[in-house]
Amino acid sequence: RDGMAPNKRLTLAFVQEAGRILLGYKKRGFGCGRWNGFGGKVHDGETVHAGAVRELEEESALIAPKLDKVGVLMFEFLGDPQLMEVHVFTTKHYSGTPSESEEMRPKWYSLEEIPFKEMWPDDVYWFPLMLKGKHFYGYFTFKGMNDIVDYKLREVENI
Ligand SMILES: CSc1nc2ncnc(N)c2[nH]1
Repeated sequence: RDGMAPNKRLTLAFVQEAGRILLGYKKRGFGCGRWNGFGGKVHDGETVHAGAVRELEEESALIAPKLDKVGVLMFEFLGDPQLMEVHVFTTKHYSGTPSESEEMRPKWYSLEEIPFKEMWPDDVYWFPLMLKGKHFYGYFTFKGMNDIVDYKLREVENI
């Protein structure tokens, strides 16, 4: 990647409960048409954790202050000098009812029926680690929005 633009810091949060996980269908913008985690940009002066809690509430109406950090994923898109640095969180503790927002339509999926074909192609690599409660670091190189041309993924003791 040429040019050393600062990484774009983003959050990605997942809510799980007995045997199922909440995903959001992205209705517009980046990642439109895919089931995603909930998240977005970290604001200046905000911690990554606070940004994750805020974005989850904005996109799903769920309140989950006790998000656990489970991973960091770096995304390089060939031709784009800005790396995306995505901080992944999960929780089983939340309040509220999942509600559709302008950005996202929330839906519970059983862990056996996660719609990987309608998600970002990197998810199938790291979801199993997240679902097993492991911590991970990943680096995915994309060509366009659908092709992973290179990746690294490893479990880490603490993230
Ligand atoms: C840019 S690559 C990417 N993978 C993702 N997986 C799940 N939710 C997202 N928002 C994701 N973005």
